[in-house]
Amino acid sequence: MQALTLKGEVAAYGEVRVLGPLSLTLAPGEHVALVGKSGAGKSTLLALMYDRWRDQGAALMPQELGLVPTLSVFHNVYMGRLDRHSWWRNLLTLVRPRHRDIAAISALLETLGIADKCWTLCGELSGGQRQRVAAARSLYQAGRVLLADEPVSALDGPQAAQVMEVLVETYPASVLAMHDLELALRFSSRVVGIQGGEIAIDQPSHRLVAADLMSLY
Ligand SMILES: Nc1ncnc2c1ncn2[C@@H]1O[C@H](COP(=O)(O)OP(=O)(O)OP(=O)(O)O)[C@@H](O)[C@H]1O
Repeated sequence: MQALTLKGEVAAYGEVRVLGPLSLTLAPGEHVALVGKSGAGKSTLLALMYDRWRDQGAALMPQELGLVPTLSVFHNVYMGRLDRHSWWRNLLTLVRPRHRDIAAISALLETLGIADKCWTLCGELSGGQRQRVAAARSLYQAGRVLLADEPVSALDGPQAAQVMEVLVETYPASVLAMHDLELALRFSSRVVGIQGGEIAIDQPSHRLVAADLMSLY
């Protein structure tokens, strides 16, 4: 993977600028934790990254997850690769999924601890289960860099750590917006702290402890 860059980028809602100007380079193999208080601009920055990097293999796991409640877990995860198949194959999968796809998706669900939910409708899942389905869809998409907005916020401690581990081990690079600072430091190689729409901290994770990030809040 080549480095991905943002240069002098700004983002505004109407007339109000909420981000930037901001420059940032994501090197191959880097796993960035994006931290900062609510409203600092993390989601806006992730959306900007996705807009600029989607053609270079970026996958987005948004805060609101974007699952279809009336479709099964299997079909929601399958959607991670919709654009790689022909329309007729996608249509056929809706009615009669292929064994190979079922096996691949079941294996992913297994690593995330929800294998038993493969054929449950997403609308019938708990918040934490839905979040793991969205994680499975991002993993199935298998992009070059994962951009995720609070990917484990609905999970308890051990589950959150398990999902974080799978995400950063599977994706070659990532930028994950996180509120849990201990988890952020544990599963990242670099921390970018956002304050008032600007980068206030940019450090390797091993040089930081959670207390160093409190100035952002
Ligand atoms: N659709 C919108 N219209 C207008 N302003 C918005 C919109 N979305 C976000 N903002 C503003 O942009 C700023 C940055 O919001 P953003 O959602 O990026 O913050 P965040 O750091 O992701 O917050 P959180 O941790 O609560 O998700 C905030 O001041 C917010 O009020």
